[in-house]
Amino acid sequence: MSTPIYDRVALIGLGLIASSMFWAIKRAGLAGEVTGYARSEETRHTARRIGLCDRVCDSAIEAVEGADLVVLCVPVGAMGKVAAEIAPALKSGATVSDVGSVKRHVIEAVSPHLPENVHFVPAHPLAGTEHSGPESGFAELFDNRWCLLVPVENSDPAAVARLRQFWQGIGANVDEMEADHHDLVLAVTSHAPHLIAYTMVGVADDLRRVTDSEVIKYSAAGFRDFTRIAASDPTMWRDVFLSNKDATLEILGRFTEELFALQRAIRTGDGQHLFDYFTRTRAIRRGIIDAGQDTAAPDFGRGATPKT
Ligand SMILES: NC(=O)c1ccc[n+]([C@@H]2O[C@H](COP(=O)([O-])OP(=O)(O)OC[C@H]3O[C@@H](n4cnc5c(N)ncnc54)[C@H](O)[C@@H]3O)[C@@H](O)[C@H]2O)c1
Ligand SMILES: O=C(O)C(=O)C[C@]1(C(=O)O)C=C[C@@H](O)C=C1
Repeated sequence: MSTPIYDRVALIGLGLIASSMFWAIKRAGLAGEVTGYARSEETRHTARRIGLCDRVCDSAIEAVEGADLVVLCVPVGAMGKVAAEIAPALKSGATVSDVGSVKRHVIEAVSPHLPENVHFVPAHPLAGTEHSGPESGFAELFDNRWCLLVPVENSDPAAVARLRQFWQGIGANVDEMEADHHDLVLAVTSHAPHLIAYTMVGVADDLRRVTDSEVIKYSAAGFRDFTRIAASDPTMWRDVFLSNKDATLEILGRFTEELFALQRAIRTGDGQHLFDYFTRTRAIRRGIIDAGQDTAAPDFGRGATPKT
């Protein structure tokens, strides 16, 4: 058990990320008290039933009163509205943070509402699952995963250092990144891949009408991985794409060009192009495993060749 880093932490929005944070905070004793607020009565009821948060409040204002750290854990498109709602009740000197998957949009939506006597330190834990809601969280979600802090202009270094310590206590490795750079990197590593998975599963669903359930019956591992990603929360991902428009469209443009080149190689029988391309991409997968970043999939063993 660590000594508490904040006396009181408020979690606004009680879904996968907030509930995982709560269990990790409790595991490490990082806060004296954790309050929570969810918009729907049903979610608040569930939270109370499963012991999620020390105190579940019926308003966001009540939850943030007296909190030293307030973390906005709602979909990216709702961050501005929630910030406006809690602003009048924030304690002087408190840190306000968030866990949104997009950073520039959140900074622009939240900053104008915050009073000058609070510190805003946006953050993004790079860990999740396809599940959502208050019952989907678990303490280990962030273990050995990255959490990116995205300090804004004038972010207080002491507030940033304290939040870093907090996320490390939760189990994450912490780095700092500039907002636009974050949004471009995540467009490559997370946002575009999700859109591609949604599309692939959509295509298979169209096909299923033709082949009558064979796509499900004989779905191979590759397609199953796509279906896991494509089962992710529709509200969350709608907001991600609408708020990281430019970076996502830039990456999808490049993706389309590469796809056309591969399509052409298949049509013209250019096996060398395909072989070289797949050799390059295999090296990237090995790099991720060697860096210890693949915690979800089975490790084939360093240096071992996966079955071909
Ligand atoms: N799921 C992931 O893989 C993942 C990973 C990292 C970061 N994030 C980010 O974390 C945030 C939360 O995602 P999650 O997966 O926990 O979602 P979730 O759907 O599990 O939970 C979201 C919560 O926010 C509440 N909410 C929705 N709209 C609201 C509104 N207008 N006002 C108040 N509350 C509202 C919901 O009722 C729910 O309690 C998002 O910004 C998302 O981009 C998600
Ligand atoms: O593993 C998953 O289910 C995820 O999609 C998690 C994932 C990701 O793309 O890696 C999704 C969105 C986030 O903002 C961070 C993490």
